[in-house]
Amino acid sequence: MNTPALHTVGLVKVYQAGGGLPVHAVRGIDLQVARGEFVAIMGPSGSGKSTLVHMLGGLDVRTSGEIWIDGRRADTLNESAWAILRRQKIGFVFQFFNLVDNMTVADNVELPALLAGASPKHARERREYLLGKLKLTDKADSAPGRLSGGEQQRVALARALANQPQVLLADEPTGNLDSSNTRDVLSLLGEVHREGQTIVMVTHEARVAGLADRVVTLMDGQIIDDGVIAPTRRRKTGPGDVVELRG
Ligand SMILES: Nc1ncnc2c1ncn2[C@@H]1O[C@H](COP(=O)(O)OP(=O)(O)OP(=O)(O)O)[C@@H](O)[C@H]1O
Repeated sequence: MNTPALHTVGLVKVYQAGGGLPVHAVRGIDLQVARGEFVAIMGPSGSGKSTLVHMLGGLDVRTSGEIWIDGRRADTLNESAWAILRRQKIGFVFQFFNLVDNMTVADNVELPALLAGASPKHARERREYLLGKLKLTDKADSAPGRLSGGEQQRVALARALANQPQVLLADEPTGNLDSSNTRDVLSLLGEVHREGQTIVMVTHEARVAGLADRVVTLMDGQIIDDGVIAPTRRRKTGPGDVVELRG
């Protein structure tokens, strides 16, 4: 039997903010993501998309339900065990990049691979490949704080992919990017996906979701639609390999 890259059973998140009414952000989500699958998470603002992916990465603690990563129960782990699991199996791209500013771009990208046990040679080659794909080679020796927001976002993507994680979790990875940067990011996501990378990506844009194998739509913290995109509904638009829904 093929173990899914990740799955959840009855996942629930209730925020209880300062004496106010509880917010039921995620209400019982059963989600299974196969190895190598690219799943886009869509839905209106406030539907629970970010809360869901934060829980999948252990950045937010679930209220109830189960999270399994690569066949291993994760929701019961303590913080340090989550940190190890993340280092070994999960890559993140979120809107707040959390790059380390007293390290160069190159070191920011190499570090996760080194921490995950890659040889220095492999970590360097992977970094060169990723920075090259994202047109950041000439920024390798810069401090992240000297880069534009879009450049920092691309460095964050390179860092998330550095250790070839079991699962890449991305929350609006193209949210702040102009069209040219978006094309580079989508092109790289398409490429690593073709090489077998599992991706779970929150996005508002149908054009971005069009890259995925499957679109899961949330509404009020629940899955209201879960559909595989037929290959005929995908279209190549050019050398960037950006794929769009036809409408
Ligand atoms: N830390 C928090 N404390 C209290 N409520 C929260 C917290 N984080 C999120 N929420 C609430 O949980 C619900 C789901 O929020 P979430 O950010 O997951 O939605 P989203 O679908 O990602 O929205 P968007 O597309 O606007 O980013 C919203 O009602 C939100 O206000």
